Order: sequence, then C-alpha cells, then structure tokens
Amino acid sequence: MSANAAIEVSGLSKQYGAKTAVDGINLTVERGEIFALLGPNGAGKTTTVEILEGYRKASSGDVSVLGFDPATKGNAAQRWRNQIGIVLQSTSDAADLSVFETISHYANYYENPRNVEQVIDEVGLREKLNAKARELSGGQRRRLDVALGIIGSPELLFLDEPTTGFDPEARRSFWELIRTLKAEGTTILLTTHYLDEAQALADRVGVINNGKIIEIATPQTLGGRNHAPAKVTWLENGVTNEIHTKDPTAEVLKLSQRFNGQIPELEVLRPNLEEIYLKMIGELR
Ligand SMILES: Nc1ncnc2c1ncn2[C@@H]1O[C@H](COP(=O)(O)OP(=O)(O)OP(=O)(O)O)[C@@H](O)[C@H]1O
Repeated sequence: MSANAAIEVSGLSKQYGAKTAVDGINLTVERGEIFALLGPNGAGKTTTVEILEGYRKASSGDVSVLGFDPATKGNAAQRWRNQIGIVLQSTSDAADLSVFETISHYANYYENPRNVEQVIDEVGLREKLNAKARELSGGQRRRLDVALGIIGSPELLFLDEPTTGFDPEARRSFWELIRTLKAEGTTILLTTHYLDEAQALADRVGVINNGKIIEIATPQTLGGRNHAPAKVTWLENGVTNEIHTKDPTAEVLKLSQRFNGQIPELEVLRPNLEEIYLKMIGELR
C-alpha cells in the first residue's frame, strides 16, 4: 500500500447472482486528490463506491480506505466512519426536523464537526434555516445531503452524483465548496454524469464500463484528448469554412497571412471532455 493513498483497490469484483457488476477493478486515490468516477448507467460506479463506504460486501479483491478494510465491524469501524463523509445517491427520508436541527443533530455524532452555521452558508441553505427537511425542493434536499456529508470534517468525502437536481447557480457554488474542501486537504471521490463537473473539479477521472475500468487519466489527457485534432473555423465569402488539424497554430498563421491580419469569425475548438467520453463509451458498445 502506498503511504500517500487514501483509497487502494486491487482486483475488486462484485457479483449479484449471475450478474458481474464490478469486474476486477484496480484503483488508487491519493490523499488530497479529487477523483471522479465516470460511466454510463449500470456501469458499476455506485456498487464500487458503496463497497468502499462499507455498505456492500465485495465478492473478491482487496480494498483499503484510509488504511482500513471497510468490511470490518466493531469499534475500530466506528472510529474509521468518523473520518469519512458520505453523500449517497438516493436521499434518505426527510424527517420532521428543520434544516438547522437536522445539521446540528448530525454534528453531535462527530468528534470534530464543522461549524453548523458555516456549513448552512456553504451549502446555500440560509434562507431555509427553519424549514422542515421534508418541505424542501429536490435541489435543496440535495444541498442538505451535502451538508450532512461534510459536517463531520471528513478526511475523505464520497459524493455519489451530488449535484443532481441543482440549478446552474447552485452547482457553481457547490463547485466552490468542493474546491474549498480540497484546499483544506480533503480527499474526494466523486461520481457524476456531468462531464463539465468532472472537468471543473477532478484531478483525475476513471472511466468505468461494464464493471471494468477503461482508462484513468487527467481530464485534459483522457482518451488522447490533448493530441486530438482541433477544429478551426472561419468565415470566407459568406461561407463558414472548417478544417481539422493537429497544428492549429500553423493554420491560423497561414490564414492570418492570407487575410492580411484579422481572420473573420475565427474559432479554434478542441474536443471537450464530454465528446471524448461519449466516443470512448460509444466505441465500447
Ligand atoms: N442490489 C442489487 N442486486 C442486483 N443487481 C444489482 C444490485 N445493485 C446493482 N445491480 C446491478 O449491477 C450493475 C451496476 O449497478 P450500479 O448501481 O453499480 O451502476 P452505476 O454505475 O452506479 O449506475 P447509475 O449511473 O445508473 O447510478 C447494474 O447492472 C445493476 O442493475
């Protein structure tokens, strides 16, 4: 085990009857890293994450989370649980408590909780402080889930599709919160279907399909993205021209000479993470 790893997984598999949901995964998440697990519906993300959280039992393989086997029970497991924060994919049943009461109640479970008032501001629930949890909208409920995930000052935070149901503004402020947590040294394992979210937050992404890891890379280099041809477009004689080139700088220089300066409506585009990801997944089907 690497001294700096927060999560180490080797040969992890999970069978549900005849169905192999996770098929021999190897994965290391370094301390302080934000790692995003991407993959289509049913790829095995939640199963993997819930094994790491200790909620499901692996069929085979070795798993170490903060130096601990999540399948272990007893007092040691309780201490370990104090060091991790979890935002599950499905929200738990909303109680009759207010937002403030719910977060305060959870804060009591931890040795070193974050400041309740600060967390309420960080997740943007100040206006709903006294609202009952069951009266919140879907997106507000999700924010409360995030608040409960971070209230214990976790060393390691699991976020399973955390921003589903968030409006664009709430998503941006959530990203800011995640960056703050990272700056404080929190390790984060995130699953998301939003490729822009992975691009904005993740140090590395892992693509999983049919229970297998296809590639682990930075968002900038996944699927050879950094070497993919760029698309150069410009307007000429009322028509939009388009070329694909590995050397857009040379093309732009040539065009600039031809136009003697300004190139009308020039755009240079490289494939974004979503395009690369969809291509990877598409080629596998
Ligand atoms: N408790 C279960 N019993 C039987 N099969 C299951 C169970 N949980 C998951 N599966 C199956 O295992 C596979 C992986 O499911 P999992 O929930 O891990 O996928 P996922 O990548 O998280 O998908 P999504 O993006 O839809 O959340 C799927 O084919 C699913 O139907």
